[in-house]
Amino acid sequence: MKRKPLLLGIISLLATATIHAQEFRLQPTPQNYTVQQDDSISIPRQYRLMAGNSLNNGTALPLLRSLMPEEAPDAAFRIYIGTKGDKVVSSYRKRIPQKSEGYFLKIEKDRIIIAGADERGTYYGVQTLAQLLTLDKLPLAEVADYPDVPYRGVVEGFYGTPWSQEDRIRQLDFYGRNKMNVYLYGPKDDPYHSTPHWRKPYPAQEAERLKQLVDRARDNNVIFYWAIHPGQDIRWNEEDRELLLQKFESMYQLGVRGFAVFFDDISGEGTKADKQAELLNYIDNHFVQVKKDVAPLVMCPTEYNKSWTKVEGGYLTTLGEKLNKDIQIMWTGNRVIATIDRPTLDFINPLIKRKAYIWWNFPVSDYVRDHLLMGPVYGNGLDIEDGMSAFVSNPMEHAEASKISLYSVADYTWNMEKFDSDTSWRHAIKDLMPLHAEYLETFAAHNSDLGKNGHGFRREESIRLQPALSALLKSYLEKGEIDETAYNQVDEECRKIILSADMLLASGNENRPLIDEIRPWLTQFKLVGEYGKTVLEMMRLPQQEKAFLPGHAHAQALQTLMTDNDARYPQGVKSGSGQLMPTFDALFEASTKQYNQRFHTALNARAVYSPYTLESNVQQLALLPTQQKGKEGSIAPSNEVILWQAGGSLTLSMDRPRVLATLRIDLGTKEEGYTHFRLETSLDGKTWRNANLQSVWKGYTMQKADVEGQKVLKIRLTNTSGSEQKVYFKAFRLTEQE
Ligand SMILES: CC1=[NH+][C@H]2[C@@H](O1)O[C@H](CO)[C@@H](O)[C@@H]2O
Repeated sequence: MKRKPLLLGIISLLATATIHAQEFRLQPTPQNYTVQQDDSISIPRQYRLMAGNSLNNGTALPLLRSLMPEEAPDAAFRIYIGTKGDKVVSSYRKRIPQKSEGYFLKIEKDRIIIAGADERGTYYGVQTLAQLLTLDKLPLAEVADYPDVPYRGVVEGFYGTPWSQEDRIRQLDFYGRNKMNVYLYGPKDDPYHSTPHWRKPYPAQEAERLKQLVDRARDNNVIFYWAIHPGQDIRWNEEDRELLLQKFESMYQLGVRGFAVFFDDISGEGTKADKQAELLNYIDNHFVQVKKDVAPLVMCPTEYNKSWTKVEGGYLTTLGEKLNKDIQIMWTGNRVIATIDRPTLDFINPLIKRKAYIWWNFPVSDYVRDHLLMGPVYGNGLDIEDGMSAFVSNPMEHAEASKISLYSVADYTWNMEKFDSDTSWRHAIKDLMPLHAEYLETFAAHNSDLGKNGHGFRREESIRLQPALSALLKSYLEKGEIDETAYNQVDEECRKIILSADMLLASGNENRPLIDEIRPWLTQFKLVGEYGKTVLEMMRLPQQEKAFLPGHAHAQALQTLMTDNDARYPQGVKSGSGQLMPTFDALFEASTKQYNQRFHTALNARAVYSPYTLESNVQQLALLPTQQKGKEGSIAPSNEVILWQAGGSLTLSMDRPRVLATLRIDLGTKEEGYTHFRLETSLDGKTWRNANLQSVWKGYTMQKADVEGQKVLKIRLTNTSGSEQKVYFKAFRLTEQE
């Protein structure tokens, strides 16, 4: 019957609207928000606008008009909008929070009032109204709101593929909606941001694209900071100083009104604090202060975290004493990757003599590129808003996927004490894919931990399923029994995993950019679900000589499929690595061992296997994971400057003697840098023989060792220079002979 689909359509619309109304929350959580429960008004079709002059060339009015298009001078319903001091909102002056970017919003029967402490505050009031307008009726609400942290947003400061133009446009709109007011452009792999071309202006096409971003940032009331990363090859002379200022001037001509200088991850001359301070003060005095319409200068220090700081060395105190007071100093916390708490700030603020500008290295994944970090934002103090001048997040190279965390960073930095990590995480997911939220939540819940990594930073994963996973494993390993309740929970979750992967892969245009980013992980996630189901079936069959075999073979096939990743992701693709895979692998091994004992067979009982083990007394190398793909083996690279102490060494051990074909090492240093190191191999771990290193090709920092055809059990690299060496750890890769 024709009418049925229409009826169904209306019902589903009403259902969605009802769910929306029930689940509705303002984002970020307002400081004060009251609603008259028993009353609301229909959204007016027409309205008469009474606007303060201060808004004439701002972005609050264009946004308001885009929300409520029908302006009519004789309309009964009125909207009063202005900034403190505008006559049009003078009678509400006392209701406006006396805080930067604060606003007062009130919805009455016949009018709406939006009064900001400043232009951006008024704009935020309109953003809040925009959210209320998504309800089918406008509540009679009153909002008095302001941000806890002055500067809130994102630093695109990661290694790897920089975000695309479309990524950045979507990001800037997202910041506007979520009341983030800062975007720092500083992608490490942009050659015009960093060495070698930081001195050169952008080519015309890139310049035009940056100008578009600057304009889009303005539309969203976001301060666009352009950062420069000159430290690796800067010379402390007038020529380089002028070239840097000319570059800033060229960016100013594109409309940039915020500037930053990053001195992170460099070594050599550029790391000197007094030289850095002299340059930054010069830029402040001769550029920032002269222009008058430029935000305070931001700098990232070389010693940007506590684990790399020797206070007595004086680097930070030199900056604290010498840098002009309005220059902001960034800080990542007690380690490169760390959550921020009161002790963190009590350490750094006195040294730099100002409130730290937090650079939070989450959800950045450039050191664990095989993982997605889709979990909740948690672990930062909820009582530290007064201890920082800013809190900006360094995200993943996957722009859309990063929005789960960024939504919560916006929530956390706007209203810290009311921040609830789990609620915010669930709403972030709904915001990203409202129609597929339950599937995206299943995916995100099991793709949050980083796996073993050089920074030792870990996250919770599969939280709700953990009790069932450990109960199932414990009863099976200790008593050879199946805990039926746990078994059924895990089985049901595997079904949901497979379903979620398929529903997201087939989700069409709801958020195609997101699905394009995470597709390899969705494919992997489905394999994890199938592997789990297969292993669960195996658990019931280790006493059945025939029936066990197909499951075992299928599980091995799935293991192979999970390691043969997409060639575009040479670092691999990991999913469910925190809880699901370790449990499924352990159950695979246990059931296969049971079978082998019962039937005196030798089925392969090893699920995952890495033949390589890394040991090192160099702190920044000790936790690096090793990888094996076929005949290739490697130690994961690091992006940082490694402080390699005299006599420090790194040893890669094999499970058994293996014949090498090639070994390549890249410490990011030229020829003479390698003279400080000795490379050795050993067949028994007792007697060692030198392996010479030579350049792979002229001028490149990669070296190859003459180990072809050598059977080795261990490879060792030692700093024999007698003093600390600062190098990078860009590559340590071997291949075995067929
Ligand atoms: C301040 C800082 N600089 C580096 C460092 O933190 O680690 C981040 C995570 O690897 C990396 O993305 C960033 O470029």
